[in-house]
Amino acid sequence: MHNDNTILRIEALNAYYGQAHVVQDVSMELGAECVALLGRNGAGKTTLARSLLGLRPPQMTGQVELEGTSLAGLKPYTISQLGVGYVPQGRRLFPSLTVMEHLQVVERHSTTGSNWTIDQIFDFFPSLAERRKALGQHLSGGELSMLAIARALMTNPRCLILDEPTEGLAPTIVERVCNGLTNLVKQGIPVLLIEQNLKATELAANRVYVMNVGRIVYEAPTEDFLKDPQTRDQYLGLSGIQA
Ligand SMILES: Nc1ncnc2c1ncn2[C@@H]1O[C@H](COP(=O)(O)OP(=O)(O)OP(=O)(O)O)[C@@H](O)[C@H]1O
Repeated sequence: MHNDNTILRIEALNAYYGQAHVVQDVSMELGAECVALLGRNGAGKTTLARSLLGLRPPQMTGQVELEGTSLAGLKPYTISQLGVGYVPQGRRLFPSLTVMEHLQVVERHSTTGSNWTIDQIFDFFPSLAERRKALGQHLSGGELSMLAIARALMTNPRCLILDEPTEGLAPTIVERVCNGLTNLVKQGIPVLLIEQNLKATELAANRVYVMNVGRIVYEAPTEDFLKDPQTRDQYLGLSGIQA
């Protein structure tokens, strides 16, 4: 499928840990939208994300392009500079830095310059503004998630890949994070959302891919996926995904 609005294109991607063929012939496209990548634990979602980002990639074949520029073989730093933003699973923030300090560190290290000022970040996430002096260790799960997204935005991404940003969050907070993602898409930053949370998928994603044992086995608009309990049961299972 060729789509002129494609920002991130993945073609025939394979990734291996030694003999284990963990990502198998995956092709995906991300346009001006939020796309969810769903799948059971161990399906290969994180490995796929890490492969896109050049993060200690296992052996890899295939093509990844950001707006027509090939990312294959480039170092994570270069891929990030070219505009692929990443929010890893677990959020990876510093317990002893304040919200403000987290943002200032990224601002100082930015070589590309950011379209986002810290004030704009605070406008975008008002709840972070209220907590600007709070230490990482005192933030709630939702605040940590928003701060992790905010840090990624400060690197000026052309698109954003998030690995389970709603993990462990209460439903009202999931809603708030998803509203943030929807607003990002409106501002022209497409989102690839790796998820286990069905509610987040319903709230944020325009389209859904399902990964099973390394392969993409299903692709559909979110509204069709939500009407398809058979796919949900077959590939995600009742225990494999949060309703
Ligand atoms: N460093 C590694 N070395 C060897 N095998 C690994 C390594 N990391 C992951 N794997 C294996 O690769 C497979 C895919 O793991 P991956 O973490 O990509 O799945 P996932 O879909 O992201 O699952 P989760 O939601 O639990 O993070 C699993 O079978 C896992 O055991």
